[in-house]
Amino acid sequence: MEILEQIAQEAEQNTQVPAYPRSVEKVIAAVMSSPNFWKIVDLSDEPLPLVAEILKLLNKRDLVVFEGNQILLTEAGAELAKKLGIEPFASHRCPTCNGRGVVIDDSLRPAFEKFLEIQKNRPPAIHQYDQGYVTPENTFARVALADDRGDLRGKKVCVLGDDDLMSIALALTGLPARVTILEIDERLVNFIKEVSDKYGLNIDARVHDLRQPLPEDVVGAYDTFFTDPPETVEAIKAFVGRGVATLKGPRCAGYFGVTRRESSLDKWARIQKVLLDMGLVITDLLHNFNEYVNWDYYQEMRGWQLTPVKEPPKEIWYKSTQFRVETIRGFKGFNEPIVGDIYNDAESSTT
Ligand SMILES: NCCCCN(CCCN)CCCN
Repeated sequence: MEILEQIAQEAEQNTQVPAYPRSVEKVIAAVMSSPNFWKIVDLSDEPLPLVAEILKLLNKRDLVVFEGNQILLTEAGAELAKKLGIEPFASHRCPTCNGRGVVIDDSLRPAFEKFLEIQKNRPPAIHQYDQGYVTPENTFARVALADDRGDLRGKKVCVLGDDDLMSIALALTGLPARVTILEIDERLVNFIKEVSDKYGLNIDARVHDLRQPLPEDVVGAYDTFFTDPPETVEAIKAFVGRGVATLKGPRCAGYFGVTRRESSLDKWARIQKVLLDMGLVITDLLHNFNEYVNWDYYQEMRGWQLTPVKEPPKEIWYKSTQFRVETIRGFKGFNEPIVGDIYNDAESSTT
């Protein structure tokens, strides 16, 4: 059997993560592009547990070697790549918008500058809630995207989970008529309330565990929602399903991130089916739109145990695709209690 297929099968057996010859091919191309484990995960766009396992299997076959913290192809590895026509990655990403399709232009800049100041005192991301916030510029790019699609001006907006401080960014622009945030972490709710009082932002901030049904007055009352769920199908139901339950009716919008770092394409297929079954249409999918600041609990996360070399992440490696969805006739949200673990599955690695 062809070696890529062989390695893919063995990797899938050892990790329970769906693996394909292309998964192995992309890891080899990533090693040809960078010796850094986190960059290799970023470029591979495969779940971290699978990338770590493929690297170990390539090492066992003497195709890759671990020299200190570097991951390098061996002579045999380079020969195999040549034989199979595998080449390093090439990028043509737009340097102006960083592939997001929107920019923080003059109309948003004053609010953005204020946000940059305010977020300096934000509570640090904690492991308990799988937190990991995106860069301040990224938070504002999400605002720009939603305004570009006509989803903010004069609208009622609900944010479900807000370590990204979307509620503050949205309120600083003055564009939405109302901003409500539901967040389990009291540190964040208190911080957002303090900022809201200090800057007169009138943010409706509430402590709420999204595994519980929404507060009555939030159901069916909003035009647009934002959320950034943990990467299990259950969490998508809990966060996105609840977000849909906040919407007033058809043709309302929702925004959330789905990553490749903790989700295989097989899981993406399940997630997208859940979305369609809720009566949503996926109107936008912006690859690597979201870039997450490295969190300091990385040594506690499962992924750290799996890495073949122990070097702390420096550059941003964890990214996600920004989804925009819109409701059509017959849509239905999810507002039942959620029991069980919404943070972990075979592919998750930063929980
Ligand atoms: N555990 C660290 C990374 C978590 C990222 N997740 C939550 C992000 C909250 N801002 C999920 C990202 C994609 N859904």
